[in-house]
Amino acid sequence: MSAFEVSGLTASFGGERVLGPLSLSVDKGDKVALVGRSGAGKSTLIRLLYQQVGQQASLVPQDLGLVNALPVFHNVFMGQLDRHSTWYNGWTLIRPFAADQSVVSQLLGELGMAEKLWTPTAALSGGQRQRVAIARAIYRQSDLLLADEPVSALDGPRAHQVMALLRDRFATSVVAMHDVELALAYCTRIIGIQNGMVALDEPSERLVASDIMSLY
Ligand SMILES: Nc1ncnc2c1ncn2[C@@H]1O[C@H](COP(=O)(O)OP(=O)(O)OP(=O)(O)O)[C@@H](O)[C@H]1O
Repeated sequence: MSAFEVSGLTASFGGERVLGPLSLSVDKGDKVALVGRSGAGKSTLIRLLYQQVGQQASLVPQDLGLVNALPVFHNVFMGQLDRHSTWYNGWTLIRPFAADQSVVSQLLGELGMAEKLWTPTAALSGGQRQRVAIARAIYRQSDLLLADEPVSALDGPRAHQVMALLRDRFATSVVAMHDVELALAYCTRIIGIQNGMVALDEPSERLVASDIMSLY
């Protein structure tokens, strides 16, 4: 069953085509890794896909999109802002409800940073900030994850742990990533992007790292 289908996607900057025309059909249960060299068009594709599927998805953008002045709790809570009334969100800004604190705290615990619940996001390291954006995406509880380099700032063991968590928490995902070994280990389908076009689209089980390295 299809999770989403797009066709004729294109993107240009300054009159220069950087993506497409590109068509993509993603089935429910697909865990897609977008791979390819820097500048190939992966981030542009993730952005366009998010525009197409919209609120249905959880997004981890490359720039993370965090509000630095707010504590970690509030940044994670933003994953569900559109599920609550304005008064509930306003009240949460000042005095968060215990039930929400408990859920966010548990999620942060799974990401190894429960003690940072009330730390201003500006005071976190790059890898911690990345995990806050991941927590926000998981907290959203959607079926589809769109993520752009979500583990690029994490050390090896933590990157494996987070990739396993994302695999288990989202039915379907499209994740841009540079680490080919992680892509093969945690994704079921590898899509290689070259010059804004699909140059490879294969199940992970049919590929080894050297097949993908030809894209670089
Ligand atoms: N805002 C922008 N203005 C002009 N050109 C852009 C802009 N954003 C992206 N591009 C260009 O579009 C192309 C694709 O960029 P994109 O960020 O999608 O690549 P990428 O595969 O995600 O790279 P990376 O792995 O380095 O993040 C590049 O040539 C880039 O220079």
